Amino acid sequence: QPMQQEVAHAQGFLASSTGTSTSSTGAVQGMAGALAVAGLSVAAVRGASASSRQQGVKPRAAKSVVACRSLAKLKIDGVDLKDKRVFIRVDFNVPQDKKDPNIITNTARIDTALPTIKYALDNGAKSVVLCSHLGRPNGQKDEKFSMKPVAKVVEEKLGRPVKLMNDVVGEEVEAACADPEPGTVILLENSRYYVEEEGKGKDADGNKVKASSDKVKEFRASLAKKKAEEKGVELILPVDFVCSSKFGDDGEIQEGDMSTGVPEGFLGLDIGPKSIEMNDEAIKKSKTIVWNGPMGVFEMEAFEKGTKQMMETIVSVTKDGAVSVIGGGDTATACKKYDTVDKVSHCSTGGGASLELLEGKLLPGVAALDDA
Ligand SMILES: Nc1ncnc2c1ncn2[C@@H]1O[C@H](COP(=O)(O)OP(=O)(O)O)[C@@H](O)[C@H]1O
Ligand SMILES: O=C(OP(=O)(O)O)[C@H](O)COP(=O)(O)O
Repeated sequence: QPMQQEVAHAQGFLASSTGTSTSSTGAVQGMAGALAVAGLSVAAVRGASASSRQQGVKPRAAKSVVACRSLAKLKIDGVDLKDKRVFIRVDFNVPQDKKDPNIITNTARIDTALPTIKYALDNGAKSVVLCSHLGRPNGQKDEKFSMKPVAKVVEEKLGRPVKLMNDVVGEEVEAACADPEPGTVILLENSRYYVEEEGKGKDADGNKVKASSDKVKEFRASLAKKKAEEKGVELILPVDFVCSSKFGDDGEIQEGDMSTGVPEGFLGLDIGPKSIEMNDEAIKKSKTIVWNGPMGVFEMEAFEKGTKQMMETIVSVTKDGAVSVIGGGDTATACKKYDTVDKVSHCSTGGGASLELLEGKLLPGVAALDDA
């Protein structure tokens, strides 16, 4: 349901600004002629091409419209909840402090799910069972990725007890969920304790397949400039880096560029000044910006420049009329850190999946919902 709300947001965004600006088709089609800026992390800024700009693009009947229309889904207020046990697949994949996973650094994803949970309880649901993934425990039960800190926050914010299960499936969970006291709220453990959750490559033993270095090389080659140019995409990759001997604030710091690479024994933890300049230039000539993924480890002061500067530039172009959508658990947390949630057009709870939504891909979690 939170996803539905988010989808509604996305729909709102895609269909918004009519009258004065972007049409739903324009925004989607604009992505085809996009400008991509990548950081050291899995990051991309996309500024849409002229077709999606804020200058009154006429609505067009295009295949991207179909993708938008299919987002008209049945909402919780269209369902009779009386005495039902309601299962809600929430997005509690919240960012956690790098040193202490018990600290949730941004509760926005929990906050946006609360109205749905409350609605169910206020409208006669017998019980509510919540389920989410958290981080990437690679299909293993790992205490570091437990939903425990999430349960605590949900409990506080909901103002009623939340019963945390110690598993996702199994007899004990089934028994607890079968016929609980009226008004019970149950939170299942991390669904990614099971490799089946991710639905990605698995080996013969059911373990998640990790990328091999050959595959990474193949992927880099697939990003070749020529290919991007053929699709009308300008691809900007970092050309210099801030490197550290340690994944922490107190390591030795060295700079690296394309001639040196990341020095042996060091980690590339932020983009360097030249890359920042290139990003700035790209952002300034874009009128629609979709940003998902910080430029570096912005949580640590020594590696925040790339992200901080990008945020400042995006806020500045937004002030001048550009449309900016920032998403991803950590990128939204950067918005919180720099107090810019209200200074961009939309700070979304959606992450990687919302980029796929904009691409027009079919999202299994959305496709499974009943149409309105
Ligand atoms: N070069 C890097 N090395 C290690 N961690 C990084 C690096 N760059 C960014 N990160 C971390 O990755 C997280 C961003 O993850 P990502 O999935 O790209 O963003 P989002 O959650 O917004 O989708 C941040 O917590 C950031 O500190
Ligand atoms: O969009 C998501 O999170 P994100 O905020 O990290 O981009 C999804 O929860 C995907 O998580 P994953 O990137 O661990 O598969």
